[in-house]
Amino acid sequence: MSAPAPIVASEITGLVLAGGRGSRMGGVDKGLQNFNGTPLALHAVLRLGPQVGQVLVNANRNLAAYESFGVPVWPDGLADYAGPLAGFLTGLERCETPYLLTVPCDTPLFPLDLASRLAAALADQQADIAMVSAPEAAGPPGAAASLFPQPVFCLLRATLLDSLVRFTQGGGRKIDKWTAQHHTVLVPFDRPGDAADAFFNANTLTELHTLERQRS
Ligand SMILES: Nc1nc2c(ncn2[C@@H]2O[C@H](COP(=O)(O)OP(=O)(O)OP(=O)(O)O)[C@@H](O)[C@H]2O)c(=O)[nH]1
Ligand SMILES: [Mg+2]
Repeated sequence: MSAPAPIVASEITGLVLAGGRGSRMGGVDKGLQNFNGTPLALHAVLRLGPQVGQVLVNANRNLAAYESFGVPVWPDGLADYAGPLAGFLTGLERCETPYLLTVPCDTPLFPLDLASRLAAALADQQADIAMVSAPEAAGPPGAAASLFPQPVFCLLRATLLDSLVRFTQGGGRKIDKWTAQHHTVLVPFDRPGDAADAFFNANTLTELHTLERQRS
């Protein structure tokens, strides 16, 4: 059998998920909160840009503020903050390339080789979905950190749109329940040289300021 064709950056649309309620931040629009002086969602746009062919933002409030980043902005079609899977659906509906890469707006240190490593795994395994698996919090020094799936970091084949329409129309809201219906490969991000805090996310303003102090 011939080797699977590699996936190139221009075939991937990057989607920044910024459509949540931000309730643990007191209901603020999380993607517009500053991290070292730049809005979190803009960090994500700038980090994704070089890795993909084009970037979209998914947001449900303050759309003009997101539009000022210079990329297309799409709100959820599903009502009432149905969760990140509603953002996946919006992204797949708007995606004009064969692959969609989702990232949340609240994880400003995600790897610069995120797309290439997920794409290599997806192509190698001929999978439908490649999902990040990474340490969630710093453990004791020297200890091997456990890896956990990071379901909002997913590379998806755009042909999954029909499946996600059916799943969400049936009331499905959990990312892992949907991805379990498809050939999903978990991609570990714990190589030597991988930053241990690359997937730290900020759910509260305290977490955001702590992350900021670590990396200012
Ligand atoms: N499109 C869309 N994205 C969402 C929705 N809910 C959460 N997200 C996004 O999914 C990612 C992970 O969600 P959370 O960390 O729970 O963020 P959040 O829901 O804004 O915050 P909380 O209200 O505190 O849970 C973030 O990037 C959110 O913007 C939603 O209803 N629609
Ligand atoms: Mg939430």
